[in-house]
Amino acid sequence: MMEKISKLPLPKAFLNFLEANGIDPSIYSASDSTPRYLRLKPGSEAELEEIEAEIKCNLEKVNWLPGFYSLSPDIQIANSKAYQDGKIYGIDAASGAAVSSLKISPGDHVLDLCAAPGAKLCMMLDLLGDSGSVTGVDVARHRLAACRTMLQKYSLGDRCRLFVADGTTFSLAPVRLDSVSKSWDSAVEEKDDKFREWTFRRPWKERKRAAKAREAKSSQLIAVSENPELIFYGRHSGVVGLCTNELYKIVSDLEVSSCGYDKVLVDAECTHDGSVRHIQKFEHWGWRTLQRRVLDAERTDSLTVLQLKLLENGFRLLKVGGLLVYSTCSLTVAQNEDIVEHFLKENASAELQEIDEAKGWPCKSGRIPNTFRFDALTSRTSGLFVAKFTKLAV
Ligand SMILES: C[S@@+](CC[C@H](N)C(=O)[O-])C[C@H]1O[C@@H](n2cnc3c(N)ncnc32)[C@H](O)[C@@H]1O
Repeated sequence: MMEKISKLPLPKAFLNFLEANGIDPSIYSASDSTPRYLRLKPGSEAELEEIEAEIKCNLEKVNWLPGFYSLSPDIQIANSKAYQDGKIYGIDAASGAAVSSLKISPGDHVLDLCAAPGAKLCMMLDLLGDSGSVTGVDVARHRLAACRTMLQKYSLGDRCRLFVADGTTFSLAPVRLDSVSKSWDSAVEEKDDKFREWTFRRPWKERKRAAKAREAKSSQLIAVSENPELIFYGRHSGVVGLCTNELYKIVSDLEVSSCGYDKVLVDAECTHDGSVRHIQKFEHWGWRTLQRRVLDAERTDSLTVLQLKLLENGFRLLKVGGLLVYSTCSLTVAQNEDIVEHFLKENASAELQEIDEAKGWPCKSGRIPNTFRFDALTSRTSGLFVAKFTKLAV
């Protein structure tokens, strides 16, 4: 076994972890041959040859995933004009598969409950087109701020709003313009707390409100969940023109069944053990850090609790008939199939869905039928587990 993974000498403790979780260690030998992937922004197809000439590399079409191309892992795209102009962006093909299984179409209201740094969010906005909205939530402010920068760079933020919030308790429904109260126009005109078009130079009142919220959070007076912090909204995200109490209106579980999100992605925090590139970083960070971040049983236990809570809350915010995708970049059963089983047992209105697109995916089936596992050896992608659910009316 050790010979197979000679390119990345893994410590014994990690090998034991892989064995205990039934993960084939040879996937960690595939790092050199795993390509990088990028997604071409829709509408830029005619410029493909020009982009190839600029980055001095052939882009190979990924036949099983529209809009995706693979390239050699040592090619840098960040300095290219195509990248700087937002025509291409890096996103692993397995991540693309997870997003594509949500079948996002124009008009959908989409929730991304663990959104940062935002590659999947960008793809969602690409697919959404000219109607609907995407709400991105993440508990890490600095990561979500990076996500905001990315949206602006790719000019994808028009229909997006970003909240720093705890995804296990986030409770805001999408803004469906048809459901905003009829008295809205006249009432709103008189109020001075309505959201105007986004600008980084926030009006003084808003900055004061945000600073107060941050202060309260850091002093633990208010739980993050009680006061999601809006750090960005696009012109057509539904926020402009709303008053604070309209934006932060909490809807009941009953209301959510009709006015909740059409699509939800729960790309949950995990041990990242399926990402060979991530594991490689521990060569520099030190294997002790790996012990603390990945192998520590207590950390895994608390992560599985978090994952289940994120999945449950994402599902609570899904409307009846909507679709939810749960994914992690861990390959352990505990963070994937066990979570799915536990969740299905506790939620009578949840049904695991077949993923039609998966027929063409180069991946393995998970332990439960209709769940899927990508890994570097089988799929030539980063590791990812994907399961899709719908909400039944009960
Ligand atoms: C796997 S990453 C998400 C990657 C992202 N979907 C993308 O495509 O770029 C998991 C994210 O979950 C966030 N996270 C952790 N705990 C959270 C919580 N309680 N609520 C919301 N986000 C959380 C982390 O900050 C991290 O950004």
